[in-house]
Amino acid sequence: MNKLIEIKNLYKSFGSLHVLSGVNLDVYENENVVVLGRSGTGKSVLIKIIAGLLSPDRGEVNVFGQSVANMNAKELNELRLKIGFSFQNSALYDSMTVRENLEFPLVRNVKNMTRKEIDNAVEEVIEAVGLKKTLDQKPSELSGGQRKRIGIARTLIMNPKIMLYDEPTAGLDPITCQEINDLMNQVKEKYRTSSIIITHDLTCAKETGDRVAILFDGKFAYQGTFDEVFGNPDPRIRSFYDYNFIEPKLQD
Ligand SMILES: Nc1ncnc2c1ncn2[C@@H]1O[C@H](COP(=O)(O)OP(=O)(O)OP(=O)(O)O)[C@@H](O)[C@H]1O
Repeated sequence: MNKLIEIKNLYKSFGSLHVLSGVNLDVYENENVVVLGRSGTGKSVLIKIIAGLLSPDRGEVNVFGQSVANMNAKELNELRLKIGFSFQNSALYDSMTVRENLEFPLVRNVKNMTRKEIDNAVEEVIEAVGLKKTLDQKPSELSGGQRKRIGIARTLIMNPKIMLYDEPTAGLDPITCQEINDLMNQVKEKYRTSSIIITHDLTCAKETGDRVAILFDGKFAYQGTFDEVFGNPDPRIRSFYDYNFIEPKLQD
């Protein structure tokens, strides 16, 4: 299988703060890799390095078979157009309608598209996220879950081959979380994307991750399927799991 992302022995510090200390990770074609780790362990730093938004101190990062460190500004721009970011806050423009938000990446990055082609592209992605009725609304009129879906639709309009989701289910109720998990799985099937999904939500990890990787002390201590990783007796894994799956206490 084709490797879309290959990370070898990656190091990143900020002053005396050692964040990533020997990270290795491969992401293959059409798979979802979930990255878990406590707050501040460097998950967001990792995806920023993959997109060339931050430079590593040491190590190799190859995306689509090309070293990010060796890319010039034009190549980095082209790389970023092939990567869809779904940020925690959805990053929609409040002054624009949903339709205008969706059109924005096309109008800005793709020359010579006709009105009809833009409308068709909007139609396709809004249908993919199931929110056709919201096209003329402003983001402020939508729920958190709807905004998240529109944010994902906006990245899909550029037909990305890689999706980077930063805490896609944070702050959403359990049913909406489930809808977002389903959407991420549908995106993988329909758009044949490879994704890194950063989350603290173990239900999300279990439902969306073909593989799960946990950051401890600046590197991935474990990688594998959800059951493989959480079947490990390492007490750090146990406490991670127990924190997320609190057993209901029965009344006496
Ligand atoms: N540009 C920067 N300059 C200095 N320090 C930074 C910078 N970016 C991140 N850091 C630090 O690196 C560490 C890792 O940050 P990061 O945002 O990757 O954590 P995270 O694992 O994504 O956390 P969370 O789960 O809370 O989102 C933090 O201590 C953060 O303060």
